[in-house]
Amino acid sequence: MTKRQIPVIVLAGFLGSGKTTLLNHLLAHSGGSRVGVVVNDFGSIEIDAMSVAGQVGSSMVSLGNGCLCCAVDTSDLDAFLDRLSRPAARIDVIVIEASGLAEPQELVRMILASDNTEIMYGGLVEVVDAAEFGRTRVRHPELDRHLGIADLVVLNKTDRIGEAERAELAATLEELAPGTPVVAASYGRVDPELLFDRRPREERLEEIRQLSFEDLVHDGAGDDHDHGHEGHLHAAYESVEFVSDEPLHPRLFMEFLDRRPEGLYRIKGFVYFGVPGHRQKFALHAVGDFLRMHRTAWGRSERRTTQLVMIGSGVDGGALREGLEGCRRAGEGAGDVDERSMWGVLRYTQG
Ligand SMILES: Nc1nc2c(ncn2[C@@H]2O[C@H](COP(=O)(O)OP(=O)(O)OP(=O)(O)O)[C@@H](O)[C@H]2O)c(=O)[nH]1
Repeated sequence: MTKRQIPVIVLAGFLGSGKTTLLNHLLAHSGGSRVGVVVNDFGSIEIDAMSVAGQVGSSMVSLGNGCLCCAVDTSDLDAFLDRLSRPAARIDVIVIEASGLAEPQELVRMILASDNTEIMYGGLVEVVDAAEFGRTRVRHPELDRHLGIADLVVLNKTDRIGEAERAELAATLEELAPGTPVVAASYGRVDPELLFDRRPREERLEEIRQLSFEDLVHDGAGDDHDHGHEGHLHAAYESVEFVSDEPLHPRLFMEFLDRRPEGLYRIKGFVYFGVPGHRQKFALHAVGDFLRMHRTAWGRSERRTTQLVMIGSGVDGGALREGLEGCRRAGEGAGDVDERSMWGVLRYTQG
């Protein structure tokens, strides 16, 4: 009897397209399948890992701080895959959530190069933000290339677009990824079987090998790490982190968000305002112009803190951090904080 290898699926897509949302949906609806998860955050605060951790416990591992696609040394990934694929873990499928700035072909290459015989490459799933894709594609033509090597495209956030736009996007995707199945979704609600049972197509693998070869030629042999990744999406981006044990002033914080610079595409994390009646944890997501918060409960022993990761291109990290420092409740000009100061926050809060 041949031994069944565990498929390793790469879940990729630009910043904020909905990868973590989709992953959480898969975990909640995986039926009898046990899913192992590897999460790769771009920033050093592992917000994505925190967002999925509750669902998987020990079958999740997190590789933070920097795109995995640039790892010169893949031993961390190898070690994680070894851990998740050992028979005692009884895992049926492994999903690697790439950072929103990763080069998916590099991740695929890492899996293909792995000498772990328990696993096999299970395909590339690209999540597309239906509301942002048009604009993002203009700034990042590399995304076309990512779609070209996908085995499944999830056109997510279809709740944010109309029928005409949807038809237009479907036509664009067919052009960029001819013959690749495209499933429309909102909040990542796709049938898990679509992902779990997918097999990468041989011609896609050939394209990935080919792309890697072209990358090497383009990058001048690719021997210098910094130089060798110039063409990567994340080369133009930086991430800025902010942590505060002191509650933030809701009005000042909303003013900070209103003034956020154009290049600051993504903000994610948790905010603690500590205002009577609103002492919960406010999960925050900004993607382009879109801003949403939702309240969740703090864990029993969880420290009340604000933790934010901001990812942008051409942004002044020092100024962003300074702006947030000024939102601390004890900060200058913070004044009184009462329920009314929460109004601005509540306009963007669900739940
Ligand atoms: N309206 C709408 N919002 C969505 C949908 N899917 C996800 N979101 C929201 O989009 C934001 C980003 O979602 P995430 O799942 O964190 O995106 P991500 O791709 O993991 O983000 P990065 O890891 O930063 O690249 C969150 O506020 C989600 O609730 C959707 O289908 N419709």
